[in-house]
Amino acid sequence: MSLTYSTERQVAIAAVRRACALTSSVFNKLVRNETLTKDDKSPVTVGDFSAQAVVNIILGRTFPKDPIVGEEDSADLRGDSSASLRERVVELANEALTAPLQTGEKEQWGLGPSNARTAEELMDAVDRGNYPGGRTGRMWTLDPIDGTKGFLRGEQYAVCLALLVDARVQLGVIGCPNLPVDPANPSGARGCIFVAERGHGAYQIPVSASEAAAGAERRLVIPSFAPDQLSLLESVEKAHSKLSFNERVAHLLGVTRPPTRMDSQAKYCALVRGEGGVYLRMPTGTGYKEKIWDHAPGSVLVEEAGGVITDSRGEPLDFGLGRTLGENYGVVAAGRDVHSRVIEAVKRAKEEEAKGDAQGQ
Ligand SMILES: Nc1ncnc2c1ncn2[C@@H]1O[C@H](COP(=O)(O)O)[C@@H](OP(=O)(O)O)[C@H]1O
Ligand SMILES: [Mg+2]
Ligand SMILES: [Mg+2]
Ligand SMILES: [Mg+2]
Repeated sequence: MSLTYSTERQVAIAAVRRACALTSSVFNKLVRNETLTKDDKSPVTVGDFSAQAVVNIILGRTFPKDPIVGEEDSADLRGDSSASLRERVVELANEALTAPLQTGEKEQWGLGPSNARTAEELMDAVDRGNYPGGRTGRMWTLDPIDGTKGFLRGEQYAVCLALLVDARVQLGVIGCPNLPVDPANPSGARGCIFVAERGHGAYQIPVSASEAAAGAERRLVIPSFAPDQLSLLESVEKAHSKLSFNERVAHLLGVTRPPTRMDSQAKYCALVRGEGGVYLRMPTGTGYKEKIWDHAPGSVLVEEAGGVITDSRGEPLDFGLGRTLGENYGVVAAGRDVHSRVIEAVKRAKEEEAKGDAQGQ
């Protein structure tokens, strides 16, 4: 297989893998004052900051000219009052960067025991994620911990990285440390990485580098679903998606199974390996704009697994408008056959809702 983005793919997988090891280890040690509340009231932890520093450092070494659109910035880590938080981030990031080279990693990637960075270098690395995005050129987008609320609950979360070229996602890598390797065995081993390169398919690979080198990758294709086999994949957080609307759509689609609620882009990963059949995210009506890092890696994964992803009106997701998806309204992802039925059901559900509202007045 001749890959167009072979180096990008290897480096992105290594970066996500090291960030997954970091976040898994930090979870067990997290203490109360290591979580902050951002201006938008959402949580951020030392895990988010240090994972962003690690991924940005790794990308910066091999692709120094590539800008990065990352979720976090270092403002809350700088200054005297944040000294203990900052020290913790430095400790965690350096632990991840200086771990011995793993199978497949290269000396020139700047990893391994002699590669510790200073606090200043790490803060600057976090801030390399401040690129505003846009329509042209190469750029990466990073969500160091997607589903921070799931992470804090000990449930699903994901380390998500994508490469965009002229606003088109070319490569997506999603690490899910808490996702069961085999969906048929939910209490079995956990931790997997999902990789999709445009034109080259979607794969699940082991989270461990040595197991991955042993060749345990699995090609993923979304299967066909009969209506009675479908279940909606949706957010756990009510503030992120209008779940009452999802219920209406499920009813119109003839879905009888209860929804599967899961945090983060792990939902896209579940979808591409044949779980649920529909990803549905409807805006709650607060004017929130979806962020590109919350959907870019998932979108290429879905498309490479033979699926379709659009907003809830059937419009393509536009990754070229900056850090957000702009006017895109919600997200629908599914296999080709199911997707068009979902868009139709969303339309009917909107009409029903409007009628209900009018009658209620
Ligand atoms: N009002 C809102 N509507 C939709 N998404 C929101 C939202 N507020 C926050 N989010 C996003 O929802 C993401 C989690 O997705 P999900 O609901 O599928 O688990 C969060 O990612 P982070 O956890 O990285 O901040 C955050 O970016
Ligand atoms: Mg966040
Ligand atoms: Mg996110
Ligand atoms: Mg995040």
